[in-house]
Amino acid sequence: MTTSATDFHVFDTTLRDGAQREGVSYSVADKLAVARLLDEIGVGFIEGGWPGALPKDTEFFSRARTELKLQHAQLVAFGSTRKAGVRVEDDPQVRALLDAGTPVVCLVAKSDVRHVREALRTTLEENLAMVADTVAFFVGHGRRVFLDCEHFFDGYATDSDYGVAVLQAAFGAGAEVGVLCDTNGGMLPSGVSRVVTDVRARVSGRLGIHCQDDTGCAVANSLAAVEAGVTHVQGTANGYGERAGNADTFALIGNLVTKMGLPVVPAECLPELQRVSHAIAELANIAPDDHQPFVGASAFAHKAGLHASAIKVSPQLYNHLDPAVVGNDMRILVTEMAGRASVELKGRELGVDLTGQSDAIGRVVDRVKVLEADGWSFEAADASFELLLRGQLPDAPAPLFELESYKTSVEHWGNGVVVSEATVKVHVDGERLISTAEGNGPVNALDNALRQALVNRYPQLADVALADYKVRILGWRGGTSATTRVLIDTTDGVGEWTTVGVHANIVEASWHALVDALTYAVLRRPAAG
Ligand SMILES: CC(=O)SCCNC(=O)CCNC(=O)[C@H](O)C(C)(C)COP(=O)(O)OP(=O)(O)OC[C@H]1O[C@@H](n2cnc3c(N)ncnc32)[C@H](O)[C@@H]1OP(=O)(O)O
Ligand SMILES: CC(=O)C(=O)O
Repeated sequence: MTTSATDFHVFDTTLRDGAQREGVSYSVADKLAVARLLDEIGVGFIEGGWPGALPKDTEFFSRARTELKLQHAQLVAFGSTRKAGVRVEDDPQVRALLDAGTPVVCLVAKSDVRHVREALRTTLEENLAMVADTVAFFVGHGRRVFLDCEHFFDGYATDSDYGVAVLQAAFGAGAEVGVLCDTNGGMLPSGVSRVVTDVRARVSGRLGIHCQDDTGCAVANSLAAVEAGVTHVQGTANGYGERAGNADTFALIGNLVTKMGLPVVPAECLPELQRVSHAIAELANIAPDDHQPFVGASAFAHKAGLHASAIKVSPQLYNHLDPAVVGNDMRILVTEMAGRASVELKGRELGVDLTGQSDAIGRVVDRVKVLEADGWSFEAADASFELLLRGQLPDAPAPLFELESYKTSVEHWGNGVVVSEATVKVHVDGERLISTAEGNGPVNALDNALRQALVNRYPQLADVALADYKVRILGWRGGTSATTRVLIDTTDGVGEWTTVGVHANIVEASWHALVDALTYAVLRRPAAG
């Protein structure tokens, strides 16, 4: 099959079906931003919503006329076929859809006899007339028309002739695509393949696929449909959608281009997939799924030592794809599952020269295994790992200071005010430094006191601030005895890094993470300025 981006449709419905996901509510400005992002990955069509049904969507299409300059995609407005027993030109929903002024409309129609009879409560003939009238109306107004055949697969099992009749009515009236929808998302790839093949033999006209993800097979079902001959595929960013969601547009594009050899988006758009996926997650206010295929932060992260040892020879041995193709990166995780190769590759990733350091590498592997058994975790704390690694090398960085003592307190005043104070006593180059500071909590007070003590000697610490603080209680061993793991994110305004500390005492765990955070800050910028 020779196909180009122009004769295969990638149709994204993040802004319509994706917005049907529980918990998602875009503002109009968000919708415009999502549309711009989707355009950057080169999809052919962006379904923006249902004008006339949702005031926000009506406003979106109105503002889109002046505010949206799409490079690749055509904007699509969604709506249903006319109401039963109503003239198409008198149906206010149809009028609102026309008024949206988009070049393409996507109509949803019933294609399952049970839905026609029980949900629409009309006759099979009237539903066919609703399809034909509504398609013809929009074609007559110069629109390209796609028809979503709701519940097509379930309906096909009951009465396949009726599904075919709906498609024929649509194509006969000028529809460009008949989209077979697995609305309840209950299909498996073999069933999709069988139905698409059957329909292709009975109907001439471009077929599309729209899969919900209720069996976890939406992407696989969509790809099976493509293999069986559909040339229009619908998906949503990150698989957002009604109930369990839809086929993930990023996985669809990744698979269609890199596995099936179909150049469905312009080549220069492919490396934008990861950035766009994460940017849309931000706009949807949903944490990105680290384990999402192709675009997740962990999609090319390798933890097992055996994997790393093969990757050292060739990254292809344990990657299904060069991550850069979709804008992602390979990462090596050093944990209790690491071997020597993991440490070597991580060193390379961090820019630490480990040539001839076989013994040091062995010591690092052993140390990580022992520490992780005690509750430490380095996979999310690259900065602490780098300090541990460099600490084993001949040119190990000297500690910033020698600790004499620290103490911290929390005071709850009668008026309800809570104040923390910390005092640190440290020695730097033979000088004894004592510093006291307040903070909004004991860790903040310790951070303030320690930086105050060190800043004259290490002026670069003036730019450093704690950005995030996470605590996890590990393995309660009864009573109040538990291990506490603290992760601290720190920034100097240029970069951000994460450090870890573990102890039964939360303040001591925080102190370890804090000292690593400041030590790493100085390592990053050895000289001030
Ligand atoms: C499979 C899908 O996900 S399709 C997309 C579904 N998306 C949405 O429903 C989100 C937006 N929906 C809405 O805002 C509202 O449901 C509206 C504005 C569309 C309709 O609201 P209401 O007029 O209050 O009707 P209600 O939602 O209760 O019922 C839907 C009506 O559309 C009819 N209908 C359903 N599908 C179709 C169709 N394909 N063609 C024509 N009429 C249809 C139903 O029979 C029902 O008609 P009735 O009011 O005469 O009983
Ligand atoms: C149209 C649509 O969203 C569906 O049938 O699932």
